[in-house]
Amino acid sequence: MQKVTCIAPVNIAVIKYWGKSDEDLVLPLNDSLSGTLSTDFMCAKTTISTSPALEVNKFWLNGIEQSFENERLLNCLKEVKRRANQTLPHLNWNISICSENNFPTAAGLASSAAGYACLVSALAALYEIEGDISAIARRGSGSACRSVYGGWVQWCKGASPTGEDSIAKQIAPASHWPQMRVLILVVNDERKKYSSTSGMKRSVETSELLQYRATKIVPQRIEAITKAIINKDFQAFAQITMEDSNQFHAVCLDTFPPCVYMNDTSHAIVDVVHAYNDFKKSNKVAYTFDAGPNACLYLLDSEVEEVLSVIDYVFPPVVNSEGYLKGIPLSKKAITEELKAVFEAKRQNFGALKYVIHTRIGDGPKTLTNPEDHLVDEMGLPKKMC
Ligand SMILES: Nc1ncnc2c1ncn2[C@@H]1O[C@H](COP(=O)(O)OP(=O)(O)OP(=O)(O)O)[C@@H](O)[C@H]1O
Ligand SMILES: C[C@@](O)(CCOP(=O)(O)OP(=O)(O)O)CC(=O)O
Repeated sequence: MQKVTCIAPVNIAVIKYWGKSDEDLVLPLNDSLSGTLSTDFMCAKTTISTSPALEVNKFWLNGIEQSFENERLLNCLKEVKRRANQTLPHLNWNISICSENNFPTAAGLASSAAGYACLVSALAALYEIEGDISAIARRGSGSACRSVYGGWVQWCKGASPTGEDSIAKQIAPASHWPQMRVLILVVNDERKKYSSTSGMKRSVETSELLQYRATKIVPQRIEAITKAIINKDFQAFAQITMEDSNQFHAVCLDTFPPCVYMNDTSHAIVDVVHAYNDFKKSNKVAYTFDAGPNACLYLLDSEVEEVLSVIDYVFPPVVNSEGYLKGIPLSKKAITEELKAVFEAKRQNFGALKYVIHTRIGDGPKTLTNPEDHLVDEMGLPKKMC
């Protein structure tokens, strides 16, 4: 039996992908750009095993068996095999895929991005394919193509009808802006009501604003935010990030019937970030929201303790809640009297935030070589099953 295990990161877009020009090939209407988050705290992990003795293909996600008849998964498998050396002895053996996310799945926290980047990385290692694999990961989930690289990554929409040039490229490595930090404010970690896939399909069908955004707004924004990242200009980076998140959710509301992803707590977070930046007289923190109520805050390490003191004050955690602050350890700082006065009227009920993940920009997928890391046993069955 041959086994390969990989881990892959989540990415959070600062210029959002929303809308396809081709559903099957997963071709986007516009370029997008994201930061890849460290795998130290959030990642997908996938083991693929193969043996001539496996009678059927199998797929487990988070310990639960899934149907293998999943078009996106089959497209990824077909593409990897097409690029493999056709004389590989194990090319036609059945496979067992076992994957786990160490963060909530399908809750708007980019699990499909990490999941498909991980699947394709493991398949590429198993079938020894070389070169760019982002176009293959894209067939699993569009945003997954950006998780194939670390640091700051642009997904270029491409021009070819075959999708061969719709690929991701790294614009700067994680080491380029080491001060950058990310706070994920988890408002709700349950499965979301409607997927990004169906939401964006409806936007393409009904939103005129989406067409305007894709053709008239995004190209300049990609250029401007790339410049801001290269120059480590947080002021401009934050401005564009917030504007793009707001425009993406405006498109969601312009969709008919509308896709409502943000909730009252999300809007309260937006309000707190603007009040903080106003108080500081410059952009010190930027929010961005994907297809769910959870916020992702980009900020520099010098601001983290103070911003967290404000977050804790406005959204008080349930007392003694264990594991509330996950990720990079922090010594909590009490809010200053001056900030208390600014935020007193904005205070929310206890428990509006479930937990916070403190993380940073990180590298792309990795292959793990320690046999202990494999998620399956000698029979190709998950070591952990639900
Ligand atoms: N580790 C994984 N391996 C393979 N597939 C996965 C994995 N994790 C998630 N997926 C697939 O992605 C689906 C969830 O995608 P969905 O877009 O609904 O949520 P999300 O990625 O968490 O949110 P968003 O893309 O809006 O940030 C799962 O139902 C599953 O099909
Ligand atoms: C809001 C987003 O997170 C949308 C992600 O959409 P998906 O990549 O999950 O959609 P599919 O290609 O249909 O699988 C924005 C982004 O990540 O750019």
